[in-house]
Amino acid sequence: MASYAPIRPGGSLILAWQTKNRKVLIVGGGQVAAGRIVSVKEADAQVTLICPQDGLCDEVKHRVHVDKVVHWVDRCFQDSDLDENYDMVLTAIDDHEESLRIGQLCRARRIPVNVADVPSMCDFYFMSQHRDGPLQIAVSTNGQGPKLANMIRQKIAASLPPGIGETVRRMGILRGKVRQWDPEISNSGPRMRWVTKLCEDWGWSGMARLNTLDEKQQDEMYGTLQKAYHTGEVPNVDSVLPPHE
Ligand SMILES: C[C@@]1(CC(=O)O)c2cc3[nH]c(cc4nc(cc5[nH]c(cc(n2)[C@H]1CCC(=O)O)[C@@](C)(CC(=O)O)[C@@H]5CCC(=O)O)C(CC(=O)O)=C4CCC(=O)O)c(CCC(=O)O)c3CC(=O)O
Ligand SMILES: NC(=O)C1=CN([C@@H]2O[C@H](COP(=O)(O)OP(=O)(O)OC[C@H]3O[C@@H](n4cnc5c(N)ncnc54)[C@H](O)[C@@H]3O)[C@@H](O)[C@H]2O)C=CC1
Repeated sequence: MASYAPIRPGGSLILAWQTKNRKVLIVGGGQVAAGRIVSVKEADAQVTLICPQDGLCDEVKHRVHVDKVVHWVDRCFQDSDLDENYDMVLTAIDDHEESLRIGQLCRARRIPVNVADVPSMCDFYFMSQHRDGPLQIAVSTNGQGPKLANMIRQKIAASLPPGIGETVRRMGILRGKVRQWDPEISNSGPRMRWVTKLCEDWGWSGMARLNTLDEKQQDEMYGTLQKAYHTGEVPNVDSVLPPHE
């Protein structure tokens, strides 16, 4: 009998939620709300922020008046606010009873909600995140130690080679080329095997050398790789990429 990894219940389902142009409501205007604005705007959501003027911290004022990335409503939360068909609600207020109440209203309407001060009311938690271009690395302690999550994330980020985000971006372009060279939907198997082999043969340091290519060198490389792709081979990294300086 084959043996398979055991299932370990009690974790979170970690996903990369695509929120582009989704409607997100943030209630509150303090430092936690400021962090939420950055998180959801980096994921291209449409944000409405409800908070009375005197509650806005400096960073939130900047996001509202200088960056102009949120639609701000100058008052406290009202139940009818939830009639606007939000895809997600985030509360970050200093009124615990009201937090709980808003959380319950969202639950009743099946709107995914994060209540910053009530973990048991959260449908999802925020994670400590490192971002470098298309690369995102996030750490969760499942509510056990948010500050520790922050420290673990910083340690992981410090261990990454410089330019790794750019390498990820360049690999994305290369994968797009492979799909152009072999567009057949049913050829996913050969495409995946070849890209996997390239990643394994070249390794981190080989792929990192993609960062150094200008447009002309890149086109030359694609030409060589395209020919090789059709034979199923992956050329040695030294034959297609200039050496590391
Ligand atoms: C459950 C969760 C729900 C959620 O908010 O999604 C939650 C809940 C609570 N956090 C509290 C406190 C602090 N939170 C931070 C910081 C962060 N908190 C984040 C996430 C989460 N916080 C979710 C769990 C994530 C996980 O466990 O992995 C991070 C990772 C992401 C983010 O918020 O963006 C971000 C770091 C981001 C970064 O640095 O990158 C700090 C440190 C600081 O501010 O510097 C402190 C003080 C020190 C400490 O307590 O550790 C309290 C008040 C407790 C009290 O009253 O005593 C509650 C409520 C409670 O626990 O009851
Ligand atoms: N999840 C997390 O990572 C963390 C959560 N917290 C918790 O998150 C909450 C917010 O923290 P901070 O931003 O530091 O608080 P804060 O006190 O700086 O800001 C609270 C904001 O809520 C607004 N507010 C209060 N009642 C409102 C209502 N009914 N409608 C709209 N706005 C309302 C206030 O005007 C103010 O802008 C606190 O309960 C805190 O305990 C605190 C630190 C980290």
